[in-house]
Amino acid sequence: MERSPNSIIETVNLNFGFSEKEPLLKNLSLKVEKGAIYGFLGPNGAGKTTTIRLLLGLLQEPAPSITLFGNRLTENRIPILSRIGSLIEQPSLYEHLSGRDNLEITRTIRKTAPERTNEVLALVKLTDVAHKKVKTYSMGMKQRLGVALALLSNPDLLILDEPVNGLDPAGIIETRELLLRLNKELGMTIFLSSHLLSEIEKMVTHVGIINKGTLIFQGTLEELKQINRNAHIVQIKTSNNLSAGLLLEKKYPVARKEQHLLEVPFENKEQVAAIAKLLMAAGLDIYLLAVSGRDIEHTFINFIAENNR
Ligand SMILES: Nc1ncnc2c1ncn2[C@@H]1O[C@H](COP(=O)(O)OP(=O)(O)OP(=O)(O)O)[C@@H](O)[C@H]1O
Repeated sequence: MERSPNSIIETVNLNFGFSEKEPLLKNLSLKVEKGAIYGFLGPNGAGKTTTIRLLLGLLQEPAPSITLFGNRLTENRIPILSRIGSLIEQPSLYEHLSGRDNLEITRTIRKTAPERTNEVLALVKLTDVAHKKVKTYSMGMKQRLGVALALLSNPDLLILDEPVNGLDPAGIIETRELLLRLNKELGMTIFLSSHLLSEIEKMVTHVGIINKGTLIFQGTLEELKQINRNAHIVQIKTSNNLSAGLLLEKKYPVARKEQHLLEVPFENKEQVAAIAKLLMAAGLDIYLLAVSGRDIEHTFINFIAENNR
């Protein structure tokens, strides 16, 4: 398969199982382009953490299927991993030490330049509270410190496992703003997992949905939203559904045309009003005009449900 020069993460038919009998990841082909904020979504147990552990070389891929920065992980482990910052679930922090001391410990172990501590503190906006003990930090501040630890090595790619899971709403917003800033200002590519689309919808550019180890959707957030738009339907009953159907299909993609019920997808409330006006102008009595819509979280849940069928 030809590899895109811009792809930062690429897996081609990645398979993995903890036992030979039970495959967990099945032909997983992920593609994350440079500059993307890629949301890796799926219900609990879908295989997100396992995928992330494979990407980070913490689990061994059975056959070489992972390419990072255009190079195979199996053959270029050290140079590749030195370009990645990661955070798996909650950061492990020394609560009785200050934010700065936490960073200093990791910085010393990783042998990065001394000025890096101040730089990452500024990046995550913790400079003013760097001297305070971590146990006094809010959830959002702890998570930002966790991201700061991942940033010490000045990575090109951030891989974060459930970075907003368990955070309060303020913590979610703080983390979101930080990740958006790192992406926009430093051009960092970000791959993050979540089991809730609503928590990451406002920050991701791309989405991959995994269910039972299989990728069931991959595309831009806009593409996912388009599927969602098509999920809005207005149900119609009139005094003459036959003529109503003929009239509507001149302007709309009528999804269902039956004697007793018509269904028309719509994108906004103005279209619903226009449909009602059109029918009334044709002298038809409207007995039912019912709108059924799904929010984007439901589209995601629906994907999973359809895949489970
Ligand atoms: N070391 C292991 N040995 C055996 N099975 C494991 C191991 N780690 C995870 N699993 C199993 O693999 C499946 C997928 O787990 P994984 O953690 O990748 O899912 P996930 O999508 O990240 O979900 P969650 O959000 O619940 O962590 C689960 O059924 C889990 O119990």
